[in-house]
Amino acid sequence: MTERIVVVGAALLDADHLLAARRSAPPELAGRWELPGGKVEQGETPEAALTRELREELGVEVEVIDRVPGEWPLRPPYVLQVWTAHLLPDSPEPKPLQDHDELRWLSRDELWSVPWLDQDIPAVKKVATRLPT
Ligand SMILES: Nc1nc2c([nH]c(=O)n2[C@H]2C[C@H](O)[C@@H](COP(=O)(O)OP(=O)(O)OP(=O)(O)O)O2)c(=O)[nH]1
Repeated sequence: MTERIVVVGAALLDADHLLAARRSAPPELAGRWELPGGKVEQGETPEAALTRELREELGVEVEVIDRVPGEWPLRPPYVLQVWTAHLLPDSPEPKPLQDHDELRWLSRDELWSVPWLDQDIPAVKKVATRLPT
């Protein structure tokens, strides 16, 4: 049986921006931008994994809203699934605590101003349709 591990990425949205995160490691991914998140652990729901990863990586508290339809292949055995999320009203602002060295809130017009990881581009295109023009 082929092992398949889901990586959950957050499309963290405010009214008209998406949060992009620049990876600081590993060296082959450093400097490229991604949707913050991480691997779903055994026995964990994707929503719980995303909440945990965003707390660890960004120091935020979020409400996970819904899944962006689709699934994008990463380096085997990983696949990327994306969920939209909002900051809870009493959440701190996101900070690059772990895995990232810069964060940016991007409007739809600014979405392609950062070098996304190649494998994230189809997912970001899908998320773009949820941002106002
Ligand atoms: N979080 C995240 N990881 C991505 C994206 N695109 C992409 O190729 N990846 C890759 C990078 C990593 O090889 C893998 C997820 O690793 P991660 O380092 O974020 O996950 P994690 O926090 O659970 O990692 P770890 O503690 O087990 O090292 O998926 C993306 O948009 N978000």
